[in-house]
Amino acid sequence: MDALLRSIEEKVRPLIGLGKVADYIPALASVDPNQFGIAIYSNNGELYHAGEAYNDFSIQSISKVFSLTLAIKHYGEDMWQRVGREPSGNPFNSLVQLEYEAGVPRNPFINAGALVISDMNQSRFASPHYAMREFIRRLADNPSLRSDKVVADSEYEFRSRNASMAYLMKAFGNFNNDVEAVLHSYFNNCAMRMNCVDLAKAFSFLANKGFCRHTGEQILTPRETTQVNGLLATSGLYDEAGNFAYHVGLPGKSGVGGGIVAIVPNRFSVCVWSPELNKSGNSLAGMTALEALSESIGWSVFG
Ligand SMILES: NC(=O)CC[C@H](N)C(=O)O
Repeated sequence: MDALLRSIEEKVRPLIGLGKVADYIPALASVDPNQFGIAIYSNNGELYHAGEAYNDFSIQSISKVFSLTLAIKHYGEDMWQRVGREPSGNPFNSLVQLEYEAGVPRNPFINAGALVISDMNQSRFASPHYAMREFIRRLADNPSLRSDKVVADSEYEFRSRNASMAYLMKAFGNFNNDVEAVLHSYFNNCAMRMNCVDLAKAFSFLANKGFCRHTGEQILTPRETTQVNGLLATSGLYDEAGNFAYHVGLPGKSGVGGGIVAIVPNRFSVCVWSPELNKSGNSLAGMTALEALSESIGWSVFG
């Protein structure tokens, strides 16, 4: 496995230079683009990695999976009154469907959907970001994880688009808390810094029928776990979910920090990271790395 990961690293490093680091969040634009990491964490607790797998990066939209998990644990089926389960076919920060569809976002992974989920978590926790941070630290087995204040502040300063979505949903009656407070929680969650190893471990419960082996906790039921994986397979990569299904064939979640996590159900979780993005806001080298991985071992949830 180590040799395979090294060969994938060699294959994708030459792609660095062909994408573009996210710059709509100014604090992210200063990241060194010349980095690639990959880590695999198996259901037996084996860890494999290559490249800069221990370099921390901004997890961004990958945090939406942690928020969704916390919301499912508390709200169960009721939450689906407020957010859909269909792919959007639009960029992650698009506003167009929201008005046509009466303020109910298509799915929990586009920004509008994640903001509704953050609103749910805001109603439930006195300190929503700290509850989330605690949850992520446990899942990753790393008590030192924290949010990058510079990134969170930069996101808040340039919040117009996310704020527009949240206020539009409030106008439709699908937002209960103070918009600015929810935006702070949401940006702090997105600004969590983690590395490939942390993320592969933190997502391992989704490969293991909801069970997290290092905490000994059942995070989600087996049924809820397959449901989350289903949503990740259909919407985790936004308007590139179809392309990801075609090339990689696994449930996955990307973030504009350049990380992508993918799940091989009943076997392992994998995280790749390289900061330069393609047009859909997904890591360019990361996509190719996951394709090479699934191809060389012949893994896909589609048979
Ligand atoms: N796709 C992403 O990673 C986007 C997350 C980012 N924090 C935003 O709200 O725009």
